[in-house]
Amino acid sequence: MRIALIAHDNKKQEMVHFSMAYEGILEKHELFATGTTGKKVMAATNLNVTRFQSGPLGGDQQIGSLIAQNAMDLVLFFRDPLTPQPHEPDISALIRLCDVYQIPVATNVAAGELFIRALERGDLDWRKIIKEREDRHE
Ligand SMILES: O=C(CO)COP(=O)(O)O
Repeated sequence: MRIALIAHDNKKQEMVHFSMAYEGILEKHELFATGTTGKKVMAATNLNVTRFQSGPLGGDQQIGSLIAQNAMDLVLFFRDPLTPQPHEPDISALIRLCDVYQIPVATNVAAGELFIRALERGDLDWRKIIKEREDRHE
């Protein structure tokens, strides 16, 4: 599965701890991240992460573009709801695209933990089935 990791500055520590705690699960998947989040996750773990631009410089939009191409299966986006972000439109657009394409998106660490355990259990395997079906009909 292709997983996007994104965290606002006040949530980066949570993302780092999350990625350390679930490294054993995350390492089995293909990981993507916005610039600074990816850098911090890679510094704290042995995970390999494909990094995009930092969020305010377009990283959210780059991940949104992958969602629109059906190239992202899960988004873990630990948002800071208490700090205004200069790129708020990009953030809304990314979450909107998750809803358009029915991509599971966790906006806080508690939901992230549920999703990662569900992923490990195979609860998101329906994404593979849909992808295979779409590939056959292309
Ligand atoms: O701003 C972000 C998401 O909206 C995150 O970007 P960084 O990971 O580059 O800090």
